[in-house]
Amino acid sequence: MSWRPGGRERLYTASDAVVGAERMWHGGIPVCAPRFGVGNGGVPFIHGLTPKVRWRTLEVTADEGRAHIVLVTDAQVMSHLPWADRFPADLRYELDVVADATTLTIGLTIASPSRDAVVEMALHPYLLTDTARTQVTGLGGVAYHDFSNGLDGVGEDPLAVARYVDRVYTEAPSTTIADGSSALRLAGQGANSVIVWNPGPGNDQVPGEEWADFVCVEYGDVKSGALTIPAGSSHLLRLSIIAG
Ligand SMILES: O=P(O)(O)OC[C@H]1O[C@@H](O)[C@H](O)[C@@H](O)[C@@H]1O
Repeated sequence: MSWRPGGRERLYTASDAVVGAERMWHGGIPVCAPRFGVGNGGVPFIHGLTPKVRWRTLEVTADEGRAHIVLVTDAQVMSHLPWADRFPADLRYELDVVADATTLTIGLTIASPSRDAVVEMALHPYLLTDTARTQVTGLGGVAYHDFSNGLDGVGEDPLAVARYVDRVYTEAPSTTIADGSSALRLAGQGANSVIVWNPGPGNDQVPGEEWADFVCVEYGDVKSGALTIPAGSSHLLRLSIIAG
């Protein structure tokens, strides 16, 4: 997966990634639903069921400087996966992606036609940045739990990310990720959590020193921010990333 505003790639893909439908790899923008696993003992897939299935492409349009893609999937497509039976069998998922010269906007809608559905959802961009020089701003004063060390805290501003960090913040303000040579501005809609993740040195998730090349700042509704989608309705989670 690639997004190159101004000719510069902004999404990390691990050098050992085998990219393909139904495979798990590190990079791009995983779409996590209807469960977000970190800290949930027993959840088989940390990012839920949606990354494990093939989505159907409904629309692809590209005119000068702008691309629009709509993808869909549903609970039936994932019914063979462990944990699928814990969610309504008629959940529907739609992903609406718009990219232009400066902005990438991703909307994830979950619709629950017939039952109240308790879900978690998150959009999980792997953003290229020089972590040694990166400052994430905007999360000051926001309560978090850090799964890297089990501690609760209140966000500092700016936040340094050149280390193992796995925080779930309990609010979702706009954030900026800047490393001196590039800046990305992130804003969520329909989000009440931000997750900040970097595996840090010595991890077994990405090769070698690649942890120093990216940070994930994810927007969603996870943990205490899980949602109940009432029967017959839907929830839209939207993430906008603006390159500066
Ligand atoms: O290894 P995965 O499944 O891509 O997950 C990467 C990371 O994704 C983050 O969203 C989680 O908070 C981390 O706990 C997790 O390690």
